[in-house]
Amino acid sequence: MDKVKLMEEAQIAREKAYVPYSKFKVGAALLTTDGQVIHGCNIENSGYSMTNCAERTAFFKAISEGITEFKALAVTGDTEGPISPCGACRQVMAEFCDSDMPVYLTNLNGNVQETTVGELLPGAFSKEDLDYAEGQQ
Ligand SMILES: O=c1ccn([C@H]2C[C@H](O)[C@@H](CO)O2)c(=O)[nH]1
Ligand SMILES: [Zn+2]
Repeated sequence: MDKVKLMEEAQIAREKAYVPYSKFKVGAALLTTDGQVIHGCNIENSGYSMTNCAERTAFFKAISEGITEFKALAVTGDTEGPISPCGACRQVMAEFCDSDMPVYLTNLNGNVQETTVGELLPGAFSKEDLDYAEGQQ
């Protein structure tokens, strides 16, 4: 699966977005190490804070199906430049992916920013921080 195809998968995932409030559709395509592509879309709620972003939808779908190893992520939305994932999604990426995992951020105009999970959230809080505290007890 090349990055162009993965970004096309994110466009397809975007069509399923449930966005009656923002009307801002986002799509994500998460490539697993065994070659599966997991789609995610944003899912809003009349209680606005219950909204789930496209990226986290993809991760939570995968994890809940027992899929835990990932190779790449593509995200797209109707932004002027490549879409920028929110802080919550960056933290979730940091939980489940190696810091050098590629992330392809794109938009409807075909702008692409190739980055990594580590670049998106340098200094992420992690399991190691909790393990340290545990060892101090
Ligand atoms: O990277 C992003 C940025 C925003 N959103 C969603 C959340 C909300 O439904 C809408 C506006 O913030 O876009 C995502 O799904 N992913
Ligand atoms: Zn998000």
